[in-house]
Amino acid sequence: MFVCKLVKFTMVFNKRDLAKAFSPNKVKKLPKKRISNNSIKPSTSGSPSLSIQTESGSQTSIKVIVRIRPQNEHEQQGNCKTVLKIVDDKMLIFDPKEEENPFFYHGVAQKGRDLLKKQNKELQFIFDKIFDMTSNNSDVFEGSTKDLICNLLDGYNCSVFAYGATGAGKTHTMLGSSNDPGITYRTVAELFYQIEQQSDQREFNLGVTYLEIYNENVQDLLHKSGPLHLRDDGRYGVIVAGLKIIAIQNAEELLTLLAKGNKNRTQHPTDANEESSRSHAVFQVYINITNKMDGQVRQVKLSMIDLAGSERASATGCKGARFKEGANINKSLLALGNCINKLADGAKHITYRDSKLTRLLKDSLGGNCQTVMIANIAPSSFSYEDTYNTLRYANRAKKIKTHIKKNILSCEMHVTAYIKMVEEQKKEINYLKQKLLAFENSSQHVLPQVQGNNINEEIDKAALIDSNKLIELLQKKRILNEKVLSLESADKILCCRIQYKKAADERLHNLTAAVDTLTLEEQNASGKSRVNKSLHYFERQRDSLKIQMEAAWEELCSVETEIQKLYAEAKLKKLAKLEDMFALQTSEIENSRLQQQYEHAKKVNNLQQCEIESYHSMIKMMSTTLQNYYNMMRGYGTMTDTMKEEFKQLIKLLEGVRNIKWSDMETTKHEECFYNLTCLSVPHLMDPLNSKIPIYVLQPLNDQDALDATFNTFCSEKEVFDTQNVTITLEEESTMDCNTDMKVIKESTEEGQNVNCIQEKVKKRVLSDKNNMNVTKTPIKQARKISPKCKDITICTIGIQDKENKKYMQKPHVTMSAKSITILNKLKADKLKKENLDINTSNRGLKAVREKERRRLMSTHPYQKLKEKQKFCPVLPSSKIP
Ligand SMILES: Nc1ncnc2c1ncn2[C@@H]1O[C@H](COP(=O)(O)OP(=O)(O)OP(=O)(O)O)[C@@H](O)[C@H]1O
Repeated sequence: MFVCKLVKFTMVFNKRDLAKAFSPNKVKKLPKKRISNNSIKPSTSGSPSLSIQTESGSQTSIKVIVRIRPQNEHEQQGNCKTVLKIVDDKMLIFDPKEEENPFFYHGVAQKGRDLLKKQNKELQFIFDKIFDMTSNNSDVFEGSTKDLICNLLDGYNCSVFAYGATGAGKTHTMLGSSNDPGITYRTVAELFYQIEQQSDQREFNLGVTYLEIYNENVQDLLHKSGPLHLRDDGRYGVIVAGLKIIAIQNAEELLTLLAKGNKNRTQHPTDANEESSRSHAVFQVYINITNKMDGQVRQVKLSMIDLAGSERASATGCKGARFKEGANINKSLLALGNCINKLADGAKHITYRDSKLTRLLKDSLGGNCQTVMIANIAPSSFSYEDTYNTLRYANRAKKIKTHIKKNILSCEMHVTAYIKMVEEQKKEINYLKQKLLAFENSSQHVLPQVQGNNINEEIDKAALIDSNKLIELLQKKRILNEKVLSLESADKILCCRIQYKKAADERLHNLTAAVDTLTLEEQNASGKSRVNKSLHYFERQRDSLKIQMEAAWEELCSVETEIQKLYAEAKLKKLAKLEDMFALQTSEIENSRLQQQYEHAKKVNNLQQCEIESYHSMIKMMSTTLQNYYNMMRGYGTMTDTMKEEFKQLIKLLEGVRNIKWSDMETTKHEECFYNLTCLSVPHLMDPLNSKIPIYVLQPLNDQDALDATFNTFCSEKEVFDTQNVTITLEEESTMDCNTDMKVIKESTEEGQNVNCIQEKVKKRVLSDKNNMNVTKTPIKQARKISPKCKDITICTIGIQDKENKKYMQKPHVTMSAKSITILNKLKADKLKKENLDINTSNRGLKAVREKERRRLMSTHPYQKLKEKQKFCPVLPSSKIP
């Protein structure tokens, strides 16, 4: 009973549903034409383009290929006629019109046709490629899947499937025989060939799976497993849960697995085919492609599907289990036919879930995949219906469009991946270096043979030893160069830090000295002692660097001497190759030097950026504090004109007004200093024998040191202590007050006082006054610009009377402001007190200055003005500076 029902059920599929799936109203019948061999031209209309677009996110059609198998024995014996006429490699005619034999009646050819004879369909089909009976698997591979490999390795998913009725030659096309391997074998072989070609730039990881759908059950053909389940995955599409991917290294492994899978595949003989495949087989190759240069990863999949053939129970003669198999095969093919029809019509909802086959082929048919369909057909009238259905099926499939895009996983790798990559590249670099060295050595071996006619063997051997030694020495030189430069860089960085620390120390000193309420302990706690500690630490570090540097420099010089000696000898022997090698090594050394220079400049720059940032925050805070003090003083009426002027100057500075810098001015000391700190002694290392050891002499940063340096430059010890010979003169435009002050000093020196002490203090004061320390190179105009109100005076050492010391007469000048002179005056007065001298004379000048200043202050004192107006309105500390 059950079998009967099943028969009925399956018959419905075979006859009606299959016919429905390819119903004539869905396939446009081509207008019948009288077609002859000559009249038919390959038509391009309606023919899908052969070239597959490879741009990411582009649309492409399924490539449809038709393969016609030769007639088998059974067909030949049955004397079946052919129902196919191949026009060219793209066009065929199904059921072509036969040549008419005219019907004669009473010796006259009749016009009407033979009504007893069935009319021919004469359907014209155009496909991407048609392979006739004479084609072998190699031809099919060349015309179908060979082009797919490039696209696959470019990052696109690809699939190829063979469709056709039972016995039409699907398995023959896909798997083939040992004499004529199928396209699966050929595609895989080509894939491995192309992988081999690209292995320099990319890394490939391959894995394969092989499964069959038998009676609507999915089974792993490479491992014994029960029925597997299909799952929908958001990222990978439909996946088979529990299907094992086997990693493979080469084509042989893959073919072994393929053979193993084929053995496990369900095959049974039927009337139509002695080795009929009773299941759909899906062979998939997964490839992970990693670009060695940028680490980009692509994950692609190649699917090769050998479908079971649609069958008519009458043709196959299947009963029982075979019949049930046939019914399931037809059911899944029917679902496939429906999907193809809907996809070709552009329907939105595609019924992939109707069968496991369509679920698995979802990607190949309507997803992100480049697909090739091979429609296998038999030529004889015996398979008339099957061939007709297959051709219509294939014709519909041409219309299916798939959206393809490259499967690029991610360019962003985990940091460990980068580390691994760098390590691998390092290894490769080392390997290549060794290879290069070996090559260079071997070229030296070859050298004696080339010049064997001219130089005797002993000389050759000596030359070879020399060249090896020279290479060794050059490598040593390179290492020493790197060491010297890294020591120099460390030393210069320390110098930078010392300078910044000293500047900080000076700032602290000025500030804590100004706060007279601070005790010595408090001053120390304020950071001064910490700064000093750091300075000592830096100095100790510099000392140790200097020792290392001296040792390295000495070694470098001895290596350089040896190199030059050997190179001169090689030149004499005219060893051209040796010279080339020398040039190569030297350029490498130069490269590494420049690299180090670049790294050092970056470090110094970073350090300077940090310092600038800290200055910014300092200035910001100081301005706030200063603003509060300004408001308070103004409110209490204690603000003097000079202070106001100073505030204005400060605001100008904050506004970004800069001093004029003349184009012909030389770079300032600070710029020079920074330049020296930023640059390493790269040029020195080119010729270390004639260069100084690159130990940096730290330039004095603060004014105290600068003045000391200046004084020490132009004053001999004798001059410093020979107070009789030191005079201080005024420049022509100096103010009256300053003139008086200077006269006092002059007088006191003339009186034979020891001004050494005063001179020292002058030095200190002058340099704490930042505007005034200018060597004679600075134009006077500029000095005025900086300090417009202060008329500068110049201290010159032109008063040296001793004739023997006349050489010291033309010494550079040091200019200082009137304010400095005022303080100098005060210092002088203190000194005089100590020496128990009559200070009345000197105080007279001092008093005059003070009195004048007091009067000026009183006249401009805001409190004074307020008194006049009888009005007082204190300004709140929070208000802004006007
Ligand atoms: N192009 C061809 N040249 C020579 N022989 C062929 C060709 N195609 C098919 N054959 C032969 O025809 C027979 C049936 O072919 P094959 O098994 O490949 O059919 P099939 O479509 O896979 O059938 P099924 O769906 O039942 O598995 C085989 O013996 C095969 O060797």
